[in-house]
Amino acid sequence: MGRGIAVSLARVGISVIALESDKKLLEVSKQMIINMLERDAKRRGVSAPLDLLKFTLSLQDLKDVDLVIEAVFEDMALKRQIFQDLSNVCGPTTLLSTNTSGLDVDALAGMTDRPHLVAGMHFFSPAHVMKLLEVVCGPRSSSETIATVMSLGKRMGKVSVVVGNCPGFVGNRMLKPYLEEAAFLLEEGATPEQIDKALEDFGFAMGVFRMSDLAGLDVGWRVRKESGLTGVDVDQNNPPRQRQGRRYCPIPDMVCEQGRYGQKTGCGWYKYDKPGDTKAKPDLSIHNLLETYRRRYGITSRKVTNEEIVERCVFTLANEGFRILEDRIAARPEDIDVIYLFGYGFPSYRGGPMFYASTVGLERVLEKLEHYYNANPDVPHLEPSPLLKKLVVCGSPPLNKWREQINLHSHL
Ligand SMILES: CCCCCCCC(=O)CC(=O)SCCNC(=O)CCNC(=O)[C@H](O)C(C)(C)COP(=O)(O)OP(=O)(O)OC[C@H]1O[C@@H](n2cnc3c(N)ncnc32)[C@H](O)[C@@H]1OP(=O)(O)O
Ligand SMILES: NC(=O)C1=CN([C@@H]2O[C@H](COP(=O)(O)OP(=O)(O)OC[C@H]3O[C@@H](n4cnc5c(N)ncnc54)[C@H](O)[C@@H]3O)[C@@H](O)[C@H]2O)C=CC1
Repeated sequence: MGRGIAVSLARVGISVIALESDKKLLEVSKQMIINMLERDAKRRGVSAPLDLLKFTLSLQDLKDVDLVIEAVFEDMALKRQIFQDLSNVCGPTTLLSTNTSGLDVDALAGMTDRPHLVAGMHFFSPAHVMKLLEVVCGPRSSSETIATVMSLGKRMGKVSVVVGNCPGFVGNRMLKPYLEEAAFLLEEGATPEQIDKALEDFGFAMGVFRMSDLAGLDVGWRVRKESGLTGVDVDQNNPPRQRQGRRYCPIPDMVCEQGRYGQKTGCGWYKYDKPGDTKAKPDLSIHNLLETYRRRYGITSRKVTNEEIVERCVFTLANEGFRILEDRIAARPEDIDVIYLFGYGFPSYRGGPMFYASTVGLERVLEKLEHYYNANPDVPHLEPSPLLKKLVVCGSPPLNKWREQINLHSHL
C-alpha cells in the first residue's frame, strides 16, 4: 500500500489508485489515509483532496496509470512476481518503480518488458513527513526515467537524490553497520534508552532504537533472513555470536521472534500504549532479555560512555559513507549528507555524517576507527576505509575536494 506515499501524492494534486491485497487492510489503510489528508488540509486551510483517491484490491485497475510505486513487503520473490504482473497489466509506457529499502532494483527491472522504465523510489518513514526521496538508478534505467522521477519528487516537495543500485543503496547501506554497532553496544552493557539518549543529545531527531521501532523491525529481519544471517538457513556450526566469519549480535532477531515489530505491534525496543502509538516507553522485558542474554553468553556488562556510543555509531556511518563514495554509489559526499539530513533526522547543524567527519578532523576519525577496530577485529565495518586513509595521507582536504581522490567513472 504505501499509505504515506499516497498522501504525499494526493496532497500535491496527483490522483492515486491505492492497491492492497487484503480487504480488511484496505479499509484500515483507507481510513488512515483519509485521516492524514484531513489533518494536513486543516493545517493548510484547504479542503482534503479525497476525490483524487481510489482504493482497490485488483491489480487490473492499474492498467492505465502513468507510474506505479510498488510498496509490498520486503520480500524479493514477492516483488519479482509483482513486477512481472505489473509488466503484463500496465501499458507499455508506464514507469514501474519500487520503494524497496535495499533490494536489487535491476533484478526487478529484469522481470519486466521495459527495464529502461524501472527505477527505485525510496521514501523514508513517516513517508508523508520525511523530505527525502532516494532515486535509485539501475544500470538499465534510462535518463528520461530518472529525470521523470526526479521531477515527480520535486512536485511532491521532496528533496531527491540519485543513487546507485547496491544492497541498501546509500542510506540503508550506511544504516546497516550503524544498527549493528548499536546492537553490539547493547551486548556490552548499554540499554536502548541510554544509546538513544546519547544519539538524541548529539542531535538526532530520534535515537537508533526509537527510529527502528518507527520504521518496523521486521523489515531488517526479512533482509537478514534473506542474507542467511538468521532463520532456518543459518549454519549451526557458527561459533556463538558469529555469522559468516564476523561478529554478529542476534538480539534484534530475538526481539522480532517475540512478535515485537515496533510501533505497529505496540512493542519493539520500547513499549507503546497500543499498536500504532508513537510514544515510546522503556520496557522492562527488554532489559530482562538483555540481562538473560549477557548471562547466557558470559558477558560481563560494563559501563558504556555516551562518548563511545556517539563515536562508534556516527564514525561507523561516515566510514561506510567513504566506501560508498569509493564504490561510486553516491556521486559526492554532499549527497550522502543530504540523505542523512532529510531522511534520517541527522542534526542539521552538524551538516551530515561526512561534513561532521570533516569538522571532527579526518585524522581523528581515522584514529578512533583504528582504535575500535583493533579492539574488535571481527567487525569489518570498523576497519577504516581506504578512501579515509587516502584523504588523511593527502592532508585531509575539504569535502568539496574529496572527489579528486576518487576514480570518477560513475554513471551517476
Ligand atoms: C538495513 C535494514 C533497514 C531497515 C529499515 C528500513 C527503513 C527504510 O528503508 C528507511 C527509513 O525509513 S529509516 C527511518 C527514517 N526516519 C527517521 O529517521 C525519522 C527521524 N525522526 C524525525 O525526523 C522526527 O522525529 C519526526 C519527523 C518523525 C517527528 O518530528 P516531530 O516530533 O517534530 O513531529 P511532529 O510535529 O510531532 O509530527 C509531525 C508528523 O509526524 C508524525 N510523527 C511524529 N512522530 C512519529 C512517530 N514516532 N511515528 C510515526 N509518525 C510520527 C506525526 O503524527 C505528524 O504527522 P501528521 O500529523 O500526519 O503530519
Ligand atoms: N517501513 C519503513 O520505514 C520503510 C519501508 N520501505 C519499504 O516499503 C515496503 C513496504 O514496507 P512496510 O510498509 O514497512 O511494510 P508493511 O508490512 O507495513 O506493508 C506492506 C504492505 O504490502 C501489502 N501487500 C503485501 N502483498 C501485497 C500484494 N501482493 N499486493 C498488494 N499489496 C500487498 C501488505 O498487505 C501491507 O499492507 C518494503 O519494500 C520496505 O522495504 C521503504 C522505506 C521505509
